[in-house]
Amino acid sequence: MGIPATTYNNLARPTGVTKRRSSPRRGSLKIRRTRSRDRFFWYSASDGVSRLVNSNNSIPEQVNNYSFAPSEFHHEAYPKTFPVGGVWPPQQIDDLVFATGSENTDCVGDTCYNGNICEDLDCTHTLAAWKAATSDWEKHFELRKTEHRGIGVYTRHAFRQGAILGWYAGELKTLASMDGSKSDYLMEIEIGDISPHTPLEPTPSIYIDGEHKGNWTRFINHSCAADCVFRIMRVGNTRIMAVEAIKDIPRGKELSVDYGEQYYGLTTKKRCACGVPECVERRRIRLEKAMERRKTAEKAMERRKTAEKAKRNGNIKRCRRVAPPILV
Ligand SMILES: C[S@@+](CC[C@H](N)C(=O)[O-])C[C@H]1O[C@@H](n2cnc3c(N)ncnc32)[C@H](O)[C@@H]1O
Repeated sequence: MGIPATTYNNLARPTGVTKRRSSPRRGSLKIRRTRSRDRFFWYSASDGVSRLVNSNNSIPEQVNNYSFAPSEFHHEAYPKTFPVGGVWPPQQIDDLVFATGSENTDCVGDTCYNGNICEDLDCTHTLAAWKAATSDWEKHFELRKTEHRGIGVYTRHAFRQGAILGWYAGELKTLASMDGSKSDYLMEIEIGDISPHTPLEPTPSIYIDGEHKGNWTRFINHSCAADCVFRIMRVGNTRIMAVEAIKDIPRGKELSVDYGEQYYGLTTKKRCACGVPECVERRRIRLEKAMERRKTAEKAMERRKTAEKAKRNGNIKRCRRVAPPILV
């Protein structure tokens, strides 16, 4: 469950667009703000304009922050990769996502939408400044309804490869605190020392749940030819999951990341609708066709063998059944 570091692997079933509780009032232009922010979909109002709303006919709130409930961590053991003497259970955000062991992790700096990355471990960049810098996201990106993939994010201008476009915001949760519930908007991020661990010693991680309190990045869809990645970075001392452009991205293009083979793969039940030439679904179709051809060839071979055998057996039988020759 959740999105492991750098990919969207293991995301749960969609809840956002498909499972809405009730329909919005049709023909009304009054889109009220309510406290509920879940379950997003598009609403065509009487003026013909589609607006992003949720089941309460309200505009989903964009929360560009980490939300934190200390009580959710009380039952959790002290993470093995935290340095001795850390604050546990965490009382504030930085007790949990303090960039411990991030000697090699780049800082996004105070600015956004460019490729200026800070490598100074003792820098004074702050999450507050970063949040302020990313709050104008609507100048840079637009949420639009896609044909088969729910809501997507489109660029309002071009970006260069290497630009940091934003960060995955949401509620910080542990696996235990989620109590088995799944959401499509879960992102897993490692905490503590993220240097390589043995498979027997998995790196502790927490989940950023963007479903109810998230920002625009929760709407980035998957593509098998993605132009962005989720990358663990830091803002000063705070660890974040940044969105980085891995290609030059033109204006008007939909942003995408690769959710990973465990989400859209040859063995998964979910079907990708990204439609690019290298899409896993095309590979699946090619493989299925090849398997079909192989099966057909095997069946034909089997039929030939059976026919040959029958012919041989039939010949013998016929010989047996033949009446004795009539001698004249
Ligand atoms: C994190 S959400 C992305 C935002 C989502 N489109 C929405 O409207 O809320 C992930 C969900 O989006 C949809 N999705 C994303 N990429 C897709 C793709 N390539 N093909 C089909 N569905 C996709 C799936 O329903 C997936 O479970």
